Amino acid sequence: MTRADIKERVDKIIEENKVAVFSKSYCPYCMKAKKLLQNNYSDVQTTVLELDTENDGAQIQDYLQEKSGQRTVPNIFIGQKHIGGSSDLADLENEGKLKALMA
Ligand SMILES: N[C@@H](CCC(=O)N[C@@H](CS)C(=O)NCC(=O)O)C(=O)O
Repeated sequence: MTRADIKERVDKIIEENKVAVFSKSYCPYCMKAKKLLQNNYSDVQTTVLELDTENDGAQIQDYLQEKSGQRTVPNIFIGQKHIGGSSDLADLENEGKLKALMA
């Protein structure tokens, strides 16, 4: 896949879903974030892409770094806005701010 293809694919995932989580299946921070979303916001349209099971996972991670300035996973977008990682998501929830972002 070319960089343009990668960009189109990633941007489309972010655009078409309320919540987009770029994850790795073995990553404990990713598991924590996915669990929070599943437990508290299972009704919100969410897509998870496991980069370690994707042929183009490394290129997707490169593009995410370019787009968001963040290389680590999970890399989370809500309502097309870059939220950050697992601790950022948990902070928003603990501060009572996540619900409004999910609406
Ligand atoms: N503070 C971050 C930590 C995330 C983190 O360290 N993720 C690891 C995987 S568990 C990572 O992205 N490592 C680099 C990589 O997989 O390329 C968060 O809360 O999301």
